[in-house]
Amino acid sequence: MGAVNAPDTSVVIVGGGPGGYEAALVAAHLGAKVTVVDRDGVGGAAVLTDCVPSKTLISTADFMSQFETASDLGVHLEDDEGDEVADSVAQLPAVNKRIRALAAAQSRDIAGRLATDGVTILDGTGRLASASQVEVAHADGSTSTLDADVVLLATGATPRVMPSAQPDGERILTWQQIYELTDLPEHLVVVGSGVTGAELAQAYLGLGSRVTLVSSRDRVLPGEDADAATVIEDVFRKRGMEVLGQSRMESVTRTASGVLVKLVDGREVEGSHALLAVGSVPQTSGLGLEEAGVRLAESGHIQVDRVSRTSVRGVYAAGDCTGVLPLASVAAMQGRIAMAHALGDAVAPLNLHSVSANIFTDPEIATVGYSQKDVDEGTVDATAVMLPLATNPRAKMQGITDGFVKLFARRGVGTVVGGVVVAPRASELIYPVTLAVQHSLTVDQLAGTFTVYPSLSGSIAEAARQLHARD
Ligand SMILES: Cc1cc2nc3c(=O)[nH]c(=O)nc-3n(C[C@H](O)[C@H](O)[C@H](O)COP(=O)(O)OP(=O)(O)OC[C@H]3O[C@@H](n4cnc5c(N)ncnc54)[C@H](O)[C@@H]3O)c2cc1C
Ligand SMILES: NC(=O)c1ccc[n+]([C@@H]2O[C@H](COP(=O)([O-])OP(=O)(O)OC[C@H]3O[C@@H](n4cnc5c(N)ncnc54)[C@H](O)[C@@H]3O)[C@@H](O)[C@H]2O)c1
Repeated sequence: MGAVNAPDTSVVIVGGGPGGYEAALVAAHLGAKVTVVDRDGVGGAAVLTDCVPSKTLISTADFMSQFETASDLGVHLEDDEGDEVADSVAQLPAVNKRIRALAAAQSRDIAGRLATDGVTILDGTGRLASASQVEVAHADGSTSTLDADVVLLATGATPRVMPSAQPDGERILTWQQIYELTDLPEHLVVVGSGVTGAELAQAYLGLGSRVTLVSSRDRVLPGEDADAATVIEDVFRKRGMEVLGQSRMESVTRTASGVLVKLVDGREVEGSHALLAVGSVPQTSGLGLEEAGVRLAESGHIQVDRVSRTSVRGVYAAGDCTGVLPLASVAAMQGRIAMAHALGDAVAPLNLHSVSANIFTDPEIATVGYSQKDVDEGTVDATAVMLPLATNPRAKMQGITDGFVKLFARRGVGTVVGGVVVAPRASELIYPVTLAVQHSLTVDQLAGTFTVYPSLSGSIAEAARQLHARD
């Protein structure tokens, strides 16, 4: 890049997750003197306990689930004697060892990149002493104080824990504790059917556990596209998961051989292990924020504007501690925007309507832009087309039966304003839709672009074509 906007500016970043480390790289490129203070390891929860480990686990589960559909494609799995192989088996210690090693390597790679770019990494717990000073408590009990022209708070979030369901790291687990398990849970009760609960419930089902999903709402993935959630819930049930709808957990306790999950309506579910996935809380207490005048929401999240400014001049915040949209990609973007703004580079405010996101279930659910809910509530004046994948020729060849493509286009002008793809590798298929949303392409432009025959992306072009016909 080579631009030196801020040669004498010192930037202190508290938290080394995607919000923090991406910001550090931008600030260093703009010429600032940058220090990242992190307590648990560069990469943050995203790399060490949340995003990276869960997606790595899901890669193994996905691989195994391919064996289940092998017979549909004419493949018979036999041992040396010609007997049918009953099942593939996950060796959990090996799976978890790979996951921990991969996360540690990713953390090291990021630390290496930061060091190469001249960023100082300081192990310790940071706290805002004033708007221009960060106090760091080190593991050996010593403290140091860093002067800062600009402070970025990127301290992330941590699993929500209820007094009546205390994790013990053995049988009652948060999603951050599962990678130490040495035996596959015989019967895992997953509490909470948000994205974390849904992804991990299906991962363990794929690995071979019996799984019961305790969902407090009418359907799983309550915050997501309703059509997509219905497909996923059907798939969960078809593959043998027990989904308990409208079931709020009251408590989780240990029994002699496992766990007992009591529901608010009096029902009880016994299992060998329980996984708690009931949301997160921001890590903002004890940071000296109130004293420094940094305004917090009632939820404890740091209030920020679209260029990541807090209520205190010179103090910015990014990522899960702000509660804007808890995604690694959004945390990183908020961090980059903060530094560009603070250090006088060109900056475009955060635009949540072009964020693409993916739920790594099987099939995956990828979304971008305005949602069906936005369309139904009139937030955007758009029409929708939904095409089931079952009629797509490539899907037929690959044995894909569940999934769809849905596009939303602004009425009259036909610009693409959002989309949903439910398919294997939907995370890759959503990209053309994201490009269309980001650059305000029309359905005609999307429909007029060649797709490979046969391909799943053919359904995206076909949906765009049908939206033209409707206008
Ligand atoms: C199970 C799971 C799976 C997910 N999968 C995805 C996914 O596939 N894709 C996606 O985009 N998002 C995913 N997310 C969301 C993503 O992990 C978060 O949005 C992301 O971690 C937020 O980054 P962050 O920088 O705000 O915080 P974090 O990644 O939480 O990093 C914050 C860092 O700050 C440190 N810290 C906290 N307080 C202090 C302090 N006082 N001093 C020093 N250091 C401190 C922490 O130790 C941590 O290292 C997932 C979340 C979960 C729970
Ligand atoms: N693939 C990804 O990108 C990915 C993966 C995981 C998480 N995330 C991010 O993290 C965010 C949070 O997701 P999450 O699933 O961790 O939390 P969440 O808050 O979205 O879901 C928690 C769920 O637990 C339920 N719940 C709460 N108390 C309960 C109880 N007592 N009994 C039963 N159910 C209860 C809630 O109703 C809610 O549906 C997501 O919105 C997403 O932005 C992203």
